[in-house]
Amino acid sequence: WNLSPQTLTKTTLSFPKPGIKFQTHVFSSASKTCSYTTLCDSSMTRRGLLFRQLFEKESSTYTYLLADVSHPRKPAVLIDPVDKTVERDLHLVKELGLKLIYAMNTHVHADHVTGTGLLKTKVPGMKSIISKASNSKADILVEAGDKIYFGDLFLEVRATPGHTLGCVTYVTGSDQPQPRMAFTGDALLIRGCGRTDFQGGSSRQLYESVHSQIFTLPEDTLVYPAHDYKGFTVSTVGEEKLYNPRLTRDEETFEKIMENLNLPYPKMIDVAVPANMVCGLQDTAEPVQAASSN
Ligand SMILES: N[C@@H](CCC(=O)N[C@@H](CSS)C(=O)NCC(=O)O)C(=O)O
Repeated sequence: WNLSPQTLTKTTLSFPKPGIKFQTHVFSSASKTCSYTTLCDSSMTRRGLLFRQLFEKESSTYTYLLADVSHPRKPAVLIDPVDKTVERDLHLVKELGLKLIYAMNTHVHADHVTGTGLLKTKVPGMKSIISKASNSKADILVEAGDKIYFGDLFLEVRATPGHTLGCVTYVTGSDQPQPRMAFTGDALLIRGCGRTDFQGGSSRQLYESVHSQIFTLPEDTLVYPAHDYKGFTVSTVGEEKLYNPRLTRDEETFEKIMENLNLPYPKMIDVAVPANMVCGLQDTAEPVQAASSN
């Protein structure tokens, strides 16, 4: 079999019922055709977990929508919403019949304004979430080990500082739909990682965070970052442990790589950071310490 890329075609099918999409990959050579079918990774429902990956193109930011659709109220959370795409996200939430209960940030973003504050003005009762270590305002301030429940599903909080002081990774539970999913913010990007040259960043700390908190997850854990600049959508822990050009190196080499990135500052940093310290634009009640720790 000579399976050249030119002979690869993809067909997206809705089967066996609407809302659950499979992608059929068809390979053909001169004399033979074969195919295999996979779940599309940007939109899936697995045993009650509805998942959507959404993109904001100006800042190349991913927002993630998760909901427990087995629960009668279909409670949902948005991870890293962007102010510019709040209307799109809310329209989707409404179309899918979900109840948005939390809008959460992985960290204080420097390149765009979070949609969290705007969402609060539009969704009565919805709570904002950020880490306590970010020193920012939100309704709920989370710490490592906290569990954020939506219906019967939850996201566990892992502290992954290094890109910023208060970065966290949200991970689906070990007893929840498999494989697990890690929403890594800017700590771990696909074949990259967040820069460490402002907002309390530290390459030493980032190296330790990724190795101890993300690379220790099962190899098939799906990695969903807050950004991608190259067109990637998802990776796995196993893949990043093998192929990440920065984090597969020893710590000293990693620090040198990070020192020499020479990236220009994000264009919106002076606007975005102060706004995001108060979750976009919001007037919150006194924050509570954690979501639900059980
Ligand atoms: N050009 C963009 C900012 C690009 C950038 O600096 N991205 C950050 C994450 S957002 S603070 C980053 O950590 N990048 C790492 C990398 O290796 O690219 C803009 O002006 O907004």
